[in-house]
Amino acid sequence: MNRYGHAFAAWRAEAQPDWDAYTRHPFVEGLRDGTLPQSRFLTYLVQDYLFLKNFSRAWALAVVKAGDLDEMRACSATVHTLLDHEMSLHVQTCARAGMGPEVLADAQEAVTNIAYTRYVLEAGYSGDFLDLLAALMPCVIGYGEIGLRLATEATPDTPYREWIDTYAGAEYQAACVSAGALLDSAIRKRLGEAPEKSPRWAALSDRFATATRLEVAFWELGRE
Ligand SMILES: Cc1ncc(C[n+]2csc(CCO)c2C)c(N)n1
Repeated sequence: MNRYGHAFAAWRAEAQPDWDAYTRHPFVEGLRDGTLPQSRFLTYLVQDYLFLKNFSRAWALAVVKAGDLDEMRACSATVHTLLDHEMSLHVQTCARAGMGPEVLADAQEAVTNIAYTRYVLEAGYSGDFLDLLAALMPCVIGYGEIGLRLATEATPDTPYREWIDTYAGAEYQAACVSAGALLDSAIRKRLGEAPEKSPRWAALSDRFATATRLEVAFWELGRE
């Protein structure tokens, strides 16, 4: 168990090499020491804006797939945060770099971006609430872990301090803890107290690992 819960800790351990490739990717290290070129960061931000749009849809699908009101509330709060806070942060950062809303509106989705968001949505369409949550978790909690590490390890003058502070901040960390708790509670309700013994465990862990590999590819899309 870590700060983000039991299932997350178990799946993270099962996906360890991919997890490290995601959270310690050269792109992340470039944010940490400030060597990431601004042009690559902006390419990432525009793609991430498109990503979040589809990711909001995936959390909305989680409202549909949820089993009770508490699960519905948790997922619907995430939809709200994404649409009204997270995405506006991207819009503001792009505007400061001279890219207006028309740049975001006209941007073409990179194929790795399509692969990732459609994989997550498909997990929800063809699977149940747990399939969808397993595909959603690497994204949410991975950034929390990256933010916490970079908050202490980043060079003091990195130009990416605002990005780091967003994900290291108390508000985002609380969202990650809630997401981990939602996952553990959803698993307990459906698979019981020894979920690792469930015949579904391996497939769920595999979904988590696949989404983690898609995060690795996402860092690389500035190089496509
Ligand atoms: C590729 C990519 N992966 C993860 C995140 C982080 N993230 C995705 S959704 C969300 C809010 C809660 O679900 C956060 C912080 C991102 N922005 N882009």
